[in-house]
Amino acid sequence: MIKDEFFKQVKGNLIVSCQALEDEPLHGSSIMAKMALAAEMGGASAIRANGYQDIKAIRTVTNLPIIGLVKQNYIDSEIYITPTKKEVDELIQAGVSIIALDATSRKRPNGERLKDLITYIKKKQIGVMGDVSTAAEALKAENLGVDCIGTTLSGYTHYSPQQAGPDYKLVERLVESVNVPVIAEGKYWIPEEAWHALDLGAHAVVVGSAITRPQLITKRFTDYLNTKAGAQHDTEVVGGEFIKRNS
Ligand SMILES: CC(=O)N[C@H](C=O)[C@@H](O)[C@H](O)[C@H](O)COP(=O)(O)O
Repeated sequence: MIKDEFFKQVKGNLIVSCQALEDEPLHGSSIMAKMALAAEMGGASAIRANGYQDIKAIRTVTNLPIIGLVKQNYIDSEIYITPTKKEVDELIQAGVSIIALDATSRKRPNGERLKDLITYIKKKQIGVMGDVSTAAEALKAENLGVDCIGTTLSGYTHYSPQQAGPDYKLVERLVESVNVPVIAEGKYWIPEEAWHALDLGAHAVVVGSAITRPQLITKRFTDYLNTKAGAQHDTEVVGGEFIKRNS
């Protein structure tokens, strides 16, 4: 799908990120394909997916547009979302509508430059999503020619706000300051949060873990129940009511 059509299709909608790395229980391209199919059945407008194998498998079950990335670690850099031309070539081979890549200001591996990667992708008529952690990075990425900005990396660089939930402030600032679509992504767990980002002006919202990482979904339940149970153990029932011990 060409990028103009992509942005039309996802506007005001949900994009589901279907990713499971090797150390995750759902790792495997056939499982990610089923996740993508489930996302489509649930009304997702696009899929965000990691790696050649997963993308190829997802393509066999759905025609939804795909934002592709390749997670790869390099020893000389903290950047791991589509860090170099090698991963970009993998995504071009896989066939995606948009390539997502780290557009933070951190040092890139192999001495490669963000500008060159963006130019290279755009020459292939593929859209570029710049994943950032701050407004300054977004402005820089926009100047270098990305087609949209993702708030994906807020909370994942040491200099961005370390918070449990979505970075709405960043969404708000980007909507005011950049002229390309802003895609809200990262730490969205409930529909109301996704709506809030759209209400602030985000073009679309990407949700991953809350839909496709059952080990993390389970943990939210168990953490909550354990906290509640801990609180209850501090109480005793007197006259049919819970009261705090030693109070
Ligand atoms: C920081 C990083 O590596 N984010 C990755 C980017 O593709 C994925 O692991 C996330 O699942 C995705 O960004 C969606 O976010 P959340 O799972 O919080 O809804």
